[in-house]
Amino acid sequence: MKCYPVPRENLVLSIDNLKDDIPEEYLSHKECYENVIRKGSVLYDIFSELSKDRKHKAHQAPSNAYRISDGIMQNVNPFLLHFALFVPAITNQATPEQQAEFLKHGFGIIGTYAQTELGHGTFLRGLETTATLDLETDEFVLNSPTLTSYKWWPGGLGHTANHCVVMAQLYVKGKCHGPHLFFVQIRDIETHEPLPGLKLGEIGAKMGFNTADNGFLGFHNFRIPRNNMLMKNSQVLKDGTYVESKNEKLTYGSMVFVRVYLLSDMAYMLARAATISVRYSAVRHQSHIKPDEPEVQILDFVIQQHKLFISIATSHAFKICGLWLWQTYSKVMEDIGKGSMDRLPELHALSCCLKTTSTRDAGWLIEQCRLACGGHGYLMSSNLPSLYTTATAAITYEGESTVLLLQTARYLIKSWKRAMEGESLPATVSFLSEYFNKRYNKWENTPKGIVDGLKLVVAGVTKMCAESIQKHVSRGQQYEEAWNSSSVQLIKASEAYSRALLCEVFWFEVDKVSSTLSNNLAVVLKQLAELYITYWALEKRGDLLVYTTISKDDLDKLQERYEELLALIRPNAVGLVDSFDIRDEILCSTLGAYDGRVYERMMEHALKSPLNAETVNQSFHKYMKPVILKHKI
Ligand SMILES: CCCCCCCCCCCCCCCCCCCCC/C=C/C(=O)SCCNC(=O)CCNC(=O)[C@H](O)C(C)(C)COP(=O)(O)OP(=O)(O)OC[C@H]1O[C@@H](n2cnc3c(N)ncnc32)[C@H](O)[C@@H]1OP(=O)(O)O
Ligand SMILES: Cc1cc2nc3c(=O)[nH]c(=O)nc-3n(C[C@H](O)[C@H](O)[C@H](O)COP(=O)(O)OP(=O)(O)OC[C@H]3O[C@@H](n4cnc5c(N)ncnc54)[C@H](O)[C@@H]3O)c2cc1C
Repeated sequence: MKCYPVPRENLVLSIDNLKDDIPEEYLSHKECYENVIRKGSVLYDIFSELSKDRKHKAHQAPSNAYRISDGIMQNVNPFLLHFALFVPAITNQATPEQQAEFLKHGFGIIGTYAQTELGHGTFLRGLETTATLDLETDEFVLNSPTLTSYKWWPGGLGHTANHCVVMAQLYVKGKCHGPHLFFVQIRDIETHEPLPGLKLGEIGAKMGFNTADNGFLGFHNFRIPRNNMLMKNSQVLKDGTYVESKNEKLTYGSMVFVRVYLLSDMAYMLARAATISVRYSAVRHQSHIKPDEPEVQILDFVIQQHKLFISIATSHAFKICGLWLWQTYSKVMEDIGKGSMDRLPELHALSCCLKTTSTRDAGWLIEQCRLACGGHGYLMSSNLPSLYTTATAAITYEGESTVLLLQTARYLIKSWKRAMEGESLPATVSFLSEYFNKRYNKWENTPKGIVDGLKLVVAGVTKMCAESIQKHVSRGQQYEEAWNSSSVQLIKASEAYSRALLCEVFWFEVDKVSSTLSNNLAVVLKQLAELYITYWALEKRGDLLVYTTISKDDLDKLQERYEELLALIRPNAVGLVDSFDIRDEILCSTLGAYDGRVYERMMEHALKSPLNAETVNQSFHKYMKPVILKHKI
């Protein structure tokens, strides 16, 4: 993966015309877009200049550089798809010669990834856009045969991108070879007008992501050179010979990249929400704990700690697991480069369930942070509403959560069958063999004991799914029908697997490095990891009671330990969110600024409302006054 140099925050944040005079929430839909293009173009220019000076580092671990742009934009960057999917798709799926050709203009072109259609997003084999080889002209002819085949949703497609990578059904000599990727120019570089044979536009206002410029694209006999099919994995030769890929699913590789990346991305989204809500909870005084004492910081309410500290811990869990998953991704990509695809199914399964859990958790935890700030959390100026709508979009994009969990369940069932046949399993699912062979321990009230217990839940639910499928088949259902009949439990197995993975990786990665950290830091990180694991043991106590030897007494002790951890973390809570080191200009929050001047910032922001430009709005005289006077008694 090409990574773009991290522009020093000071450099970016010092640029005057990147600041907004009027808060974005007071701009129109069109003004919002024009404003982010203005700012994004400055950022794009910086990235272009920076990238000329430094070598791209391939396979660099995820960083949140591009989230600087979120702070500047205070919303989604319409150029993001260029970096998130367009360039990675070309570098992952095109030959070296094609990469040199398609990317020769560097930042001179702006791309997106056009896969989803009006009629299909999940079922890629059902996509309707066609790319038909014309042998005589050595071209592909792209068509959108139906309204439902129009590309619909790609970010930046409406008015920003001038190129895209298009997923279309490949037709050669009358035969369909399934979805393949094609490099397509869609707008004139000079005039930015849509090229002839294309219908382009944006899809309209959304609950968030409103500056992402999600668009639609229809093809009418649109011609591209044969060489514009990305041909690293499969090829179409000049004579029309189709050379198939060693693994047809390699075409889906770009989605795996973003799914892997999203874990780190959600860590950052949560870090911002936790910073805002914890700092605000330290500033806000409300009500009493002891009747004869002054009003307390709301952060002193244990239930407020219960609402917020899990977000601090989860941000670290996702950051640490995100790096672990990135290392797995990099290793699998390296193996594929050497011709071995053995671990691709495991990577696909891991990325599906971890992407789903991280995006879902980020959504409800950010909402929990908002709610914990009372009415002021509902202000756009708190930035919590925008963080919520941006994070929750990720539950759907890059693979809808239900669908991806079923993909992981497919892998768990296959692994269970292999365990039953005595085959050795990858480390990430080897516990299934131990469970099958009844090699597991009694419950222990320790972090490792909890992790082992959560794994027993996965094994128990997976076994139950396998038996459910078998039961439906024995009653005459086809396997696919039996799969569908068991899907509620299959989802449960994947969710349990994802949670066990997060707890295991978080705890053991922290435990592994703790000896290299200062004692204080090691203690605090371990407290966060133990809080995370204990929180989820208590949340999943029902499953633990069914599938492990945990007792009511063990659970009572866990609850007690959990509350101890809240009290231990309380003195460090503000320091912990300060250590996320997110600058005010990127946090964009009246509630979460470092100086704690919440009320002054709220009033300053309120006065920027256009409505406050005058004491009496014209609508009084135009509309209200006539009615008041008419009905005046
Ligand atoms: C100006 C400055 C700007 C700043 C600069 C920034 C620089 C920084 C750069 C880094 C940026 C990183 C960005 C991260 C943030 C992200 C922001 C993104 C914004 C939004 C973008 C959204 C994009 C999209 O949504 S793209 C569309 C996504 N769509 C999907 O995911 C579709 C989901 N559907 C599927 O994946 C499949 O159809 C599936 C899996 C549901 C079903 O597949 P199927 O063909 O029906 O097959 P099935 O029978 O189920 O499975 C067969 C077989 O194949 C295996 N399989 C399936 N998929 C994969 C896969 N992807 N990889 C590997 N294997 C796969 C499956 O396991 C089965 O195997 P077997 O069991 O062995 O048969
Ligand atoms: C903010 C945002 C940005 C996006 N950006 C892009 C982009 O840049 N490029 C791009 O190509 N796409 C993009 N997308 C589209 C996104 O990838 C799709 O929305 C997503 O893949 C889901 O497809 P769909 O919306 O067609 O839902 P469908 O596939 O129609 O699914 C709808 C619902 O049906 C159910 N369902 C579907 N299939 C199954 C199944 N097999 N088993 C059980 N239940 C099922 C699920 O409940 C699912 O939620 C974006 C979407 C959003 C919201």
